[in-house]
Amino acid sequence: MVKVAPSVLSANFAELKKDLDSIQKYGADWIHYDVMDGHFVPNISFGYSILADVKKVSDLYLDVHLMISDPKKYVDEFIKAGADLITFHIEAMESEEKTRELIEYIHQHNKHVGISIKPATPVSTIEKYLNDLDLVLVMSVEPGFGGQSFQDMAIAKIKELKDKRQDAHYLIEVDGGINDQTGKLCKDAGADVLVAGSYVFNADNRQAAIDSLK
Ligand SMILES: O=C(CO)[C@@H](O)[C@H](O)COP(=O)(O)O
Repeated sequence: MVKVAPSVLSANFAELKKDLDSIQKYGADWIHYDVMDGHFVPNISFGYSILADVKKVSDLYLDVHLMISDPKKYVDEFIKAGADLITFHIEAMESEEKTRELIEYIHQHNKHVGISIKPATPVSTIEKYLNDLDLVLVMSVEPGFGGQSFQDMAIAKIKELKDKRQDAHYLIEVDGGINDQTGKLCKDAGADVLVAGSYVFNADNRQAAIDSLK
């Protein structure tokens, strides 16, 4: 069954524990934690100290999405804060050597590692790393903000990643504009993890929203 990872970007930070408890109670599988630096993306969110607080109050798997220009610089802090999975953007990396070093570094610390691609970045850009990844994150909106509309081109990328998986073990995650309808398209195409921010946190009935994604 598909995993549902609500993005806490859409949570109410004044009531964060309450929001985290509610999504866990209603069957969310992971917490998707969007880190934005105001440089790689035109928005600022939250960093590793809040992640450490989240870790103290939730048992859910912590799926950290780094939308930052220099992921290597801060990766130790996110490892220490309790991330289970660290996903960085291929567009933030300056060379294949540095990308391979970062993948290896995260694995050496017994954390899962993912690479994310923006809407305009083709799957071919990350093909050489696929066998070493635990997850590929397909962005179905331009990273930076919640509440945007799903871009259909993500479907072809999900299918391509599914076709290429063969002996590799990576999960396919999709993020941006996910609701019951777009989520179904992604599941049918082969997505393993659906990230949903506004659809879950702004729902009058969060249980129904999570159920509808599954
Ligand atoms: O990474 C991002 C945005 O950059 C996402 O995780 C959004 O937070 C998803 O929000 P919705 O599109 O589901 O509202």
